[in-house]
Amino acid sequence: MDNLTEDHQEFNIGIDGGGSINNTDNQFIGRGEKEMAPIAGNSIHRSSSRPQLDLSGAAIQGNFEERDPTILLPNQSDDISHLALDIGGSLIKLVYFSRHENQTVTDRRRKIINARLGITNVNRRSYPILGGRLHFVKFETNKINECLDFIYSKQLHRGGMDSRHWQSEGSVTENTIIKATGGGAYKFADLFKDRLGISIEKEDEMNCLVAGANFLLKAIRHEAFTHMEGQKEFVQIDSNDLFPYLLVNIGSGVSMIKVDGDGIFQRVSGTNVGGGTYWGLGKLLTKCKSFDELLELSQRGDNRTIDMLVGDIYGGMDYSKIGLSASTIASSFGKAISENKDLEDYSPEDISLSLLRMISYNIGQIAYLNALRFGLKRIFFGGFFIRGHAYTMDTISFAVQFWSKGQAQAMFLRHEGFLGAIGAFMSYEKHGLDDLMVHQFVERFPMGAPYIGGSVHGPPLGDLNEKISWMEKFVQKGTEITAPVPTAPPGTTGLGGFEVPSSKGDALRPDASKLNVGVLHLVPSLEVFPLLSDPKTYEPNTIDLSDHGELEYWFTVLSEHMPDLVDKAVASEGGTDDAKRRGDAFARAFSAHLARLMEEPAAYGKLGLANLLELREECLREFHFHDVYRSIKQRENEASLAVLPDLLMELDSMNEETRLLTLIEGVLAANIFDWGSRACVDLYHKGTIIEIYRMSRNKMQRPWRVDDFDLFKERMFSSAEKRPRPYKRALLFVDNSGADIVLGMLPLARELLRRGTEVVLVANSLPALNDITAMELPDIVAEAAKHCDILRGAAEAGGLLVDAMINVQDSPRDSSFSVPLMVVENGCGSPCIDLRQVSSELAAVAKDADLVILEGMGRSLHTNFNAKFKCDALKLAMVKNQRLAAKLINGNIYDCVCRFEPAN
Ligand SMILES: CC(C)(COP(=O)(O)O)[C@@H](O)C(=O)NCCC(=O)O
Ligand SMILES: [Mn+2]
Repeated sequence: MDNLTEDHQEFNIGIDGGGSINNTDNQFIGRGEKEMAPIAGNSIHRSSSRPQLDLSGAAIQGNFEERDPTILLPNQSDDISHLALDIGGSLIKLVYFSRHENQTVTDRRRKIINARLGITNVNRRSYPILGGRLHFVKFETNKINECLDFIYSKQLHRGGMDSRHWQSEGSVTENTIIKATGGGAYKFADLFKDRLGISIEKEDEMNCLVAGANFLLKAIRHEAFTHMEGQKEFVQIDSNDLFPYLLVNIGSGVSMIKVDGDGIFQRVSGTNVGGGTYWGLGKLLTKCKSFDELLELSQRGDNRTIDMLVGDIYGGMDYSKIGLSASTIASSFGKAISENKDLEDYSPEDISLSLLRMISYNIGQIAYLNALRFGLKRIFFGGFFIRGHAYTMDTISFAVQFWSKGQAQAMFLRHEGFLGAIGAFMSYEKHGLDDLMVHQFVERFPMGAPYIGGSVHGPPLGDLNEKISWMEKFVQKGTEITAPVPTAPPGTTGLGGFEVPSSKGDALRPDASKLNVGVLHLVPSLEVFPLLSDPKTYEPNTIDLSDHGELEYWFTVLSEHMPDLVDKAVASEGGTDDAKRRGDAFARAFSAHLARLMEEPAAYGKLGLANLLELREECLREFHFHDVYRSIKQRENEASLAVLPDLLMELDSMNEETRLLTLIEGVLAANIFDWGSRACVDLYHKGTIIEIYRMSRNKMQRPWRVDDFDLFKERMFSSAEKRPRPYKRALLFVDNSGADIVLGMLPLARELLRRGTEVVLVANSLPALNDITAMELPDIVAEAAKHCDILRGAAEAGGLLVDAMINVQDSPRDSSFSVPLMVVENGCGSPCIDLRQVSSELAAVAKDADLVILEGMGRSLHTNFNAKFKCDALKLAMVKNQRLAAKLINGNIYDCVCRFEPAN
C-alpha cells in the first residue's frame, strides 16, 4: 500500500497573491468536467475521481470456511478522514485528519527484538491511536462551493461524528455531525445540510482559539517565532512551562485572553480598534478594494508625510530627557492638522502605512499593558489581521519591545490562521490527539504545500498522474513564482521603528515572507532518543542555514547534484517514459522547494542542512522513486562481501591493539563510498570499488584531523592487567552500503561482539542515497556470517538469521557464541538523523546501551557533531566536502574525524 497517496492528492490550483495561476482555469485542472458536490436527496452522480472501493486484487484472508471471512483489499487505501471547520467572514479554514496505519511497523525481526527486550506494547497509551496526517486547507468564504466540492471529492463528510464519537470507517449515516466554529457555522449550516447531508455542531470561537493555540504550542516544534527587523526566529517552547500566557487575537476587533491551562482561560481585555478598523478606515481613505490590497499599499508607503513625529515638534531634535527620539510618532495622522492639504494630496500608500502603524502600535501597547497587569511573560499574537504580513509583525513587535523596554517579546504562530479550526477539531472527543507530543509529529511539505499550505485552496488533484501534469504546467506558466523574488532586507522598521518599510517595490510578492503550513504527519511510535544528555537543548543541525552564505553554498551543491540524481532515479525505475516524466516532475518540484526556501529560509520552520537533505529524499518518494541507488548498493555489497573473508583473516592475525586501530581505519576509509558527495562520485570513475577502498586505506595516516583514538583504545583496553569491563551494549548507527558496512562497520561490530558487547546495528527505515536500510541488513549479515563463527552465532542469537531466511542447520559450525547482534530501524529516511524523533525500537534498545557509535558525515557531522550523550560516544566520519572540512575541523577534503566523548 502506498503511504503517500493522501499527500499526492493535496494539490491546489489557486495561488494566493501570485496571480499567475487561476483556479477557475480548467486548463490547469486537467479535467474536463468540474466536479460538484451533489445536492442531498438527488441521485449522487458517479464520477471517476470519486473515491470508490478498489477491489482489484481482492482476496479472502484467513479461513475460507468462516461465515464472514475478512476480505483483504490490497489496493484500497485505508485512509479514514475527519474534519473540522472555522468559517469566518472572509476565509474558511478546514482541518482534516486522514488516518493511516504506520506501514513500517511490520516484520518478524521487530517481534523477535521486542520479545528479547520484553517489550509488549510500544505505544503505551490507554487506547490505540493510528498514525495519520493533519491537513490544513483554506478557501475564500465567497467561494464556499469550492470548499463543499473539496469536502465531497475527498469524502470527508463520510467519516464524521455520530452523536459524540467517531463513526466507524467510511460509514455513511443519515446524520453526520461536523464541528465548526466562526460565524459561518451559523450562516451556512443549511447549505452544508443540503449539499452534503452534514449537520454542523457549533463550537464556541474563543474556546476553539485557545484549544488550537494550546495544541500548536505544545505539539509543534517550530510553531512560535519572533519577528524583529524583518528577521524571524523560532522559539522553543517547553510544553511543561507554557502557561500562563496572553493570547491576542486580532480579528475585526481584538480579544486579549489570559490562558492558564487547557480549557482554562479568561478574556481579560480587548479593543475595538482592530483589523476591521484598519480595513474600514483604509477603504474610506484610499478607495482600496480589498484588505490585501490595502496591506500591499502600505509596503510602499512613507508615514512621515502624515504622522507628526517628535522631531516635527522639537525642530528635528530628540526629546532625549524622556527618551523619545526625533523619529518617534508623537501623533498618528497629526501632520494633517497643520498642513493645508486635502485627502487627495496624500498618497494612499502613505495613508495605509500610517494607519497600519497606528493600529498595530496601539494593539501592541494594550497587549503589553495587559501582560504587565497579570505578570505574563509571553504574548502570542494571531488572527486574520496578521496573516503572515512581515511589516505588521514587525510593527507589533516593535511596540511591545518599546513599551516593555525590551522586557517582553511579541510572538507569532505559523499556523495562526488555523487556531479556530484546530480548536474545533480538538473539541471532538477521542480524536486521540490531545496527549500527543512534539516528537510524534513530523511536518512534511508535499508539492503544493510550498505554494498553498496556508493559502487559499483550489480543487484537489486525484492521483500522481494529475500531480505530474500539474507540475509540468505549473512551471511553464508560473516561472515568476518559482523564481526567487527579492527578499525584504533586514531592518524593516529600523531601530527607532520609524523608517519606511524597505521591503517595497512592485517586484516583491506580498506573501514572499509568508510561512508555509505543511501536512502534519502523526507518528505515534516516534520517541526521543533516551541517551541524549539534554533533549531540551539538543539541536541536530551543525550547519545553521540562517547564515546566507552557507545557505547559498548548499543550495548550489544540491542544485548541481540534480541532473545526476534524476538520471539515476529514472534508471532505477527502468528508464521508461513514465519514469522520465516522474523524474522531470521531481526535478521541478525540488527546484521549486529550493527557490521557495532561498526566498524565505524560514518558510518551512527552522532550516538546517539536514532538513534540506531530507526534503530531497521526501520529494523523490513523493514522485514514487523509492530506492534510487538500489542497483549501486547491490553491486557494492557483492564486491565487498567477496573480499570480506580475506579481511577477517588479516584482522585475526593481528594483536588486539593493532587490530583495533586497523578496524577504526577501516571504518574511516570505507566511508568514502558516498554517492551524495560530488567529489566522491567523481572519484568512482577512476577505479573499481576495491581499488578505491585500498587507495583510501593506504592514505589513512594518523593523527587524523580529529583524533581521539588513544582515548577510545584506553577505554577498550586500559592496561593489560587492569582490564575495564567491556561495554554491555553498543548502538552502531551505520551509514552506507557496500564497503562502508561490509568492510568497515561489520568487522568493528564483530570486534565488540568478540569482547562480549551486545551490538545493535541501527539503520535507516527508508532508503536515502546509498545508505543501507534495516530491511537490507539481515541478508548482508547472513552472507557475512557464512564466513565467520562470531557473526553467525551473534546473528543467530539476535534473530537475524531467521530474518534472512538462512537455514541455520545448513551451516553447522560452532555456534555456542551467544552475545547477540541485532538490527533495528532508526525511524527515518534521510542521510542525517534527528535524535528527537527515532523509532520506538531504537528507543527501547537504547535503554541498556553504554556506547553509541555514529558513523558517516550525515549522522555524525551534519547532524550530532555537537550532540552530548548520557553514555560514551564515538563519532567516525570521513569529510567528503572541502568547505565542510575547512569550516568544521579546519582541515581538508578526505580528512577524518574520530571523536570519542566519554559520558560526563
Ligand atoms: C549527503 C551526505 C551527508 C552523505 O554522507 P555520508 O553520511 O554518507 O557520509 C554527503 O554526501 C554530503 O554532505 N553531500 C553533499 C556535499 C557534496 O556533494 O560535497
Ligand atoms: Mn550515507
